[in-house]
Amino acid sequence: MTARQPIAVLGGGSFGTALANLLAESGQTVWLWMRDPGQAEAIRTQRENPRYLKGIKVLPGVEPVTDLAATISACELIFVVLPSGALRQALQPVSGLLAGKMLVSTTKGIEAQSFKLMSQIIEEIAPAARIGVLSGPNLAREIAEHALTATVIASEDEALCRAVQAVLHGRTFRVYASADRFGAELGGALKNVYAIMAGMAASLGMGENTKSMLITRALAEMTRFAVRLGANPMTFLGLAGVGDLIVTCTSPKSRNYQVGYALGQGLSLEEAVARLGEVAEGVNTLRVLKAKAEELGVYMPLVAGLHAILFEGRTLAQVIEALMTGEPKTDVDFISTSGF
Ligand SMILES: NC(=O)C1=CN([C@@H]2O[C@H](COP(=O)(O)OP(=O)(O)OC[C@H]3O[C@@H](n4cnc5c(N)ncnc54)[C@H](O)[C@@H]3O)[C@@H](O)[C@H]2O)C=CC1
Ligand SMILES: O=C(CO)COP(=O)(O)O
Repeated sequence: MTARQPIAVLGGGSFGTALANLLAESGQTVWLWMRDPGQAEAIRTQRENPRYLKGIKVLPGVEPVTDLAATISACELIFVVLPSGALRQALQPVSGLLAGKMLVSTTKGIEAQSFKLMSQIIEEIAPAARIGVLSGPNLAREIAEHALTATVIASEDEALCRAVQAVLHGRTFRVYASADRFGAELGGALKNVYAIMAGMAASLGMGENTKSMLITRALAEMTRFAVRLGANPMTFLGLAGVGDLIVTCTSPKSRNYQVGYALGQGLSLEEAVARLGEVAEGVNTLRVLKAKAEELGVYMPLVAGLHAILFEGRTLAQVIEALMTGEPKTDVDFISTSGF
């Protein structure tokens, strides 16, 4: 990467805008690509993204742009910050320009038909690209407001990890490296589902014991599933695993948590998603995760329970009753209980 080359951020939502600002703060020129020329013009003139990150000044180093092919051609390091439902359709038309580029996905979702994670889709579209994943407890607004934050850049490509650390690591943002791209990315996608449950629990006034049980059993469940897919469970003890699970399950700033909170208040799923007006990846992830867990025979009672409430017409009371009266299981899957 040459010193004067701009860095691309694809996606003008809350996280794209927050990430673009962070890069600009470290002295980089950033091309923030978005599809909507009206939104780009508004950001260019108002220096704010009022729809997605109201009240945050967009720094002078951030240039809103709308020509995707030109952006990719000009940049070697590209952060992909699109919703999971849009990533394939956005990148496919420019696949011919991606060879040799460093593409870092921050998107926390799973493709429905293929069960592919976003970096796996990028790999399919651009087999000659260099690929990484940025994931961790990274609420966009907190990053934009300079809350002390840490994240993980995960890639088998060490030079890519170093390049991302060089441009993002700063006074309020620590960037840790990991070679486990699959584990880091899976953690980021799975935790959204449990954040919906945590939001429901909060709106129903459940106790702190309950919240702690939920988060801990969620970690057990997501790790069990990840191990079945061949992931390294140790990654789930890091920022991209339990770190992200904690922030999304405890913060009212999380959109997935907000969807759960609205459900707990009695709104329908459609009403909850409409009221949010931003992406809540956990809703789609829940659908594909439930199907995959069944296909693989992985025991995921929390996922099954939330699915039953959201898509099978079961009441919360019925699901809680079933969860609490189910046969007791072992605490940590990977510790032998043969002595009992
Ligand atoms: N907001 C956050 O705190 C964080 C978000 N993420 C992940 O980043 C991804 C993006 O999230 P946000 O920026 O928060 O979403 P957002 O809901 O704030 O914004 C989504 C953006 O994508 C654009 N978009 C939608 N469809 C598009 C398409 N077909 N082509 C081009 N642009 C399109 C929208 O116009 C909007 O600018 C998600 O997967 C999310 O899980 C990851 C870490 C933190
Ligand atoms: O991934 C996130 C924090 O790390 C953002 O979570 P939400 O998408 O639920 O807002």
